[in-house]
Amino acid sequence: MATMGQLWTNTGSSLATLMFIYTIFKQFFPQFGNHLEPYLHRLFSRFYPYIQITFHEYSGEHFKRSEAYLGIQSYLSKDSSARAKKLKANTTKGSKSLVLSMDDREEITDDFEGVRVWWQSKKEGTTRQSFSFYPAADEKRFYMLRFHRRDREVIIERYLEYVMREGKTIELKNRERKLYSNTPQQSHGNQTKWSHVTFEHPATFDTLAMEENKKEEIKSDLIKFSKSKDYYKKIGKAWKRGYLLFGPPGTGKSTMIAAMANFLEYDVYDLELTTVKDNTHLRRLLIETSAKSIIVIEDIDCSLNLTGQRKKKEEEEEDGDDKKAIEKKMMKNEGENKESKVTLSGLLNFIDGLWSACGGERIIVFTTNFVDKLDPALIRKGRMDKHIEMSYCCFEAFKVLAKNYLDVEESELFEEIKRLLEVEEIKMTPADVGENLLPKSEKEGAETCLKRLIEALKEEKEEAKRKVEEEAKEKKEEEEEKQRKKEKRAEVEADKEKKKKIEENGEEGRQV
Ligand SMILES: Nc1ncnc2c1ncn2[C@@H]1O[C@H](COP(=O)(O)OP(=O)(O)OP(=O)(O)O)[C@@H](O)[C@H]1O
Ligand SMILES: [Mg+2]
Repeated sequence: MATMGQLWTNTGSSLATLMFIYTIFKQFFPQFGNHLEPYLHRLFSRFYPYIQITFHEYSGEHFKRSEAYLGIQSYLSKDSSARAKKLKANTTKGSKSLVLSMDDREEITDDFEGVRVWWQSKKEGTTRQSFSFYPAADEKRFYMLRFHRRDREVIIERYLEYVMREGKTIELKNRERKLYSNTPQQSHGNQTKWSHVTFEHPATFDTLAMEENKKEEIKSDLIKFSKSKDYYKKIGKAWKRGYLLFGPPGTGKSTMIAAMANFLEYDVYDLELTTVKDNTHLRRLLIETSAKSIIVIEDIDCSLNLTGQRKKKEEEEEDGDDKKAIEKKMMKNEGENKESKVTLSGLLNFIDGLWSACGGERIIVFTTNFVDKLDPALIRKGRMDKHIEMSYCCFEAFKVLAKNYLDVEESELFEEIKRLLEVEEIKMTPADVGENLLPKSEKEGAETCLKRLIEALKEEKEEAKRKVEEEAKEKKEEEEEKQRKKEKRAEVEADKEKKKKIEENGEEGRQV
């Protein structure tokens, strides 16, 4: 027995035939045609209770494929591979894998809130008989959605929005992610524009050497953020979050950014502030970034002189090492820096001015080696919501590296390494630990690498000891020098006093 759906389909096709005959009839007897038309339409809609919507591949805008068509294609790819009998595989621009969709004239059903709909992939077009390997240029593809007219409200108000949203999510998951950087362009008066390459950094939270609970905390913070669109709307905040990563060089700040991008499947915009001309231009770059992205400003302490007056005041108090390192990095940037007129307030506006809300779902990350040198306004909570310290390698972090680099989870040499890191408190960056663990030839086994690390840690200890001694010696010499100067000043003062007294005495003698 025919199902209800089939019955309606048959009725529909009979009516379609009737319409076809009527069209021919109208051509020969136009005077009757105009009178009959309203009646035929009424008859057609009474016996055929289905509504159809078509979604064309090209909607006429500059030969651009329609967003709706692509969204539906992605949405249907989820189920059609399981349900349709004939499939076709496509590579879409910017997509990292094949997109499977149902072939022309295939039909699948979909259920939503207890309502059934029919999707059909169709092709309209060429009657050319010529043989060609390529699809004819005048071929038009479209999807046709059919549903009962009693379900109109559900479909128009909720189902279509659902399809678009799901389609977009699948598209985003399937897309090739990008790493953007702002480079000056000769053709635009040396203004910087985003240019991109495919983002292929392999770092993940699994490969990141860090304490497990710290990693979990960051991961759940990121998940919470990415799912909080409605929450941010409710509390009236732009949907973005700031992270400040700070710590010595080689502790994994840049690696952490790559892991975050891979975890959330976001694009990365690496913003080089020194090549941005002014605040207006900075704002333009911000507007051009897309949602689901991480905007990164590395080494914020030396990107621009954002530390402002605070720096001058504290200049004398800065301890030698930090000062020298900053100066070195500043000097490196000096050449490019001359051009930039980006100010601290411009940057603050970039982070949370009115424009920063456009697009939404963005993470802004600053990295720095010297967190104390930054203006507190720049990193206050609300701007840089989460501060993450990346520090020297602890034993837990070492174990992650040993597993990644050497596939070793247990070894008797671990005890010694644990003692050196935890009891002796030897400071070595994960970058240095990794370098020692990396096999340098085919012959080197895990044990050799672990022993090399132990040696390096011991050397580091000696080095640190020497450094402390040297510093103590320097300090002592400085103190002695200060003392000598003080004594000399006192001597000079005493001499002056003595001379003054003699002169006064001589004066008195003459008067007497
Ligand atoms: N926590 C870590 N986990 C795994 N690998 C790390 C870690 N830290 C450093 N590394 C390794 O060391 C290299 C340098 O690290 P990275 O560039 O992330 O350091 P950084 O903190 O950004 O340094 P800088 O302050 O100089 O920019 C990386 O290529 C990575 O292989
Ligand atoms: Mg870095």
